Amino acid sequence: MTTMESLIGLVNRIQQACTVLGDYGGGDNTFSSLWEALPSVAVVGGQSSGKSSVLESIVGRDFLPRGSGIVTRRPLVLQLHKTDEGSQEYAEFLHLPKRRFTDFGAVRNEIQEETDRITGKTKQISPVPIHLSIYSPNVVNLTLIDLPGLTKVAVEGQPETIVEDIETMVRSYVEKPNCIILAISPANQDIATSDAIKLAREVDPSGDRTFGVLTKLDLMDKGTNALDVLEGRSYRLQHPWVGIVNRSQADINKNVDMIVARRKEREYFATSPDYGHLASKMGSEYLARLLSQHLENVIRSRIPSITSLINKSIDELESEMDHLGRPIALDAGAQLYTVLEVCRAFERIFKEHLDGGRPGGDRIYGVFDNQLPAALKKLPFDRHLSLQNVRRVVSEADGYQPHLIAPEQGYRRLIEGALNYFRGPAEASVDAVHFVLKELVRKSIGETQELKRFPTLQADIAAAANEALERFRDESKKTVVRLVDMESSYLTVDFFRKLPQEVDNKGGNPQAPVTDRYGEGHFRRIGSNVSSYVGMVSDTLKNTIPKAVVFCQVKEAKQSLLARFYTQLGKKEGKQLSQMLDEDPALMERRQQCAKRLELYKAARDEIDSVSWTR
Ligand SMILES: Nc1nc2c(ncn2[C@@H]2O[C@H](COP(=O)(O)OP(=O)(O)OP(=O)(O)O)[C@@H](O)[C@H]2O)c(=O)[nH]1
Repeated sequence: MTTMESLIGLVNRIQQACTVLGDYGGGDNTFSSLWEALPSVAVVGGQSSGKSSVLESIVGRDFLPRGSGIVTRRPLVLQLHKTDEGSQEYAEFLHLPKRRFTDFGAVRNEIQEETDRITGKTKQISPVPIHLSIYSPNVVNLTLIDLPGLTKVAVEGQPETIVEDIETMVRSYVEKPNCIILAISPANQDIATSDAIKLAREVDPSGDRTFGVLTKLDLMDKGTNALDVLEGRSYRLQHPWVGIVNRSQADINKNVDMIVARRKEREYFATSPDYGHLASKMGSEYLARLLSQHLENVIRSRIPSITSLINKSIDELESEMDHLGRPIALDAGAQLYTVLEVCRAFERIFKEHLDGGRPGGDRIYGVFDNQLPAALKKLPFDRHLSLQNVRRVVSEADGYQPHLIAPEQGYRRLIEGALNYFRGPAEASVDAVHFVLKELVRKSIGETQELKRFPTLQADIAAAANEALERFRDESKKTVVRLVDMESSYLTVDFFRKLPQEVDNKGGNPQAPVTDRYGEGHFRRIGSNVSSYVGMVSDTLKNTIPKAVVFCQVKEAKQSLLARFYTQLGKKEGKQLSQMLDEDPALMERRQQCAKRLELYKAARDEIDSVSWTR
């Protein structure tokens, strides 16, 4: 069977884990809060309403700081654990796990000091809770959260905004649907003006989760009583009101023992002419039992929804962690492995762009199929082989003595001059393909999911790939220029062997006067012969330039884009590798938060599982 202790203790343990991992009410969180899903009892009351007295009475000990001004400046999560009769009472703080406090005066000091540790001496308030566990035979199992008292004016050096700040913080607790509100109001004040009831009415209008507590019944004017409130006529709540008589200031000054005070309170109700009929349902001990029972019931009813929240959150966090990438190991071997994995992922994507599957590779074919032929077509051969130019080149080549039979030198010069023009389109093809490849590198880097988290490695890979592409471009340029140079270094003899016959076939007359040899027709013929030779070379280069470009650039990029990078990588030390895997700090932070959260939810799931086993 699930015991009361195991259920309330379960929530205690989960709450502690929440605080350790930074999930607490009022905290600024981007995650769904587990804390908020846990049922808790928050104690709310105006200044001097008797809040501290009620808590101390429930515990049966003096342990809360007292003083003027706002003393409670951080939420105090007070976890009460009932121990066996006769065992020693002690207290423990979550922030001092190894220290057992048996002196409750020291507990009071520690609360004060721990409050100042976060808020400084500025008297500011902070939402970070202090967790205090009290183990005692005189308590019931119960967890209460003591919040700063609602106040109307700031006093002695407290910031002006404190009134509003306190209300905001208290509200952030009590507005959560899983919060049980313990609203403390003094009986010697009109209930309609009670700060606690005002706030409770706002956040819980149906009064479903509000427990009304009326203190200072003994201080009411003679002849008046609080029966209208206690019997629910003044302000109706779903749960019955509980009347309390705490120690008076005089009792406190006299150090009246809490256990004695409890007894006095019992006697007060038992002998009261006004409240005698309600005696069994009044007093701080009854209040503690009532709350404990209620809290346990609420927790029991919420366990299934808490479990499903936990499971859902674990799933979400795990998928987010997958998306963010798992943390990188610290040893050099694992880091090298990670770098290589990421590089391979990049290379895979880059190859897909070239081979098909991803767009972009087709633009290389576009260079060969459109740009290169168009550029070849545009070369200014018309101008180069104009009658005027042919005449000039041939004459200049002949020197002082014109050629006798065929202008060999003239032909050579004209052809060489024409072939030189091919360098331009050849180099332009190399550049065009280079830019396509560069663009594909850029795209592939963007598309490599694994790289997203490593901006440094991203830059390193981009630099290495671009450096490699530059090398391939240089090599490719040398090769295509060489192709062009090869064409000029040895002309196709066959072509010229056929020429005289062609001239004859076209009706050349051997008997024609010699002067005709140097006439217009002669030079036009030379121009047209050179033009058809150049056309033949152009056709050849149209085929061989793409082959050279693919061989030197595309194939190399596919095979060894990162080859040099890999060689350098092998020489790197652990420190350099971890610099490469230097992640975006925002991402690291998010992963850390997710990991912490995941740890919390898993711990909570284990806690719940362990309770279910005892059922
Ligand atoms: N006679 C009598 N005095 C009470 C009762 N409850 C509280 N007091 C006195 O009222 C004063 C304020 O009580 P606290 O318990 O300190 O009230 P609080 O709401 O915690 O006050 P702050 O922490 O200052 O906001 C103290 O002097 C208490 O002795 C009560 O039921 N009867």
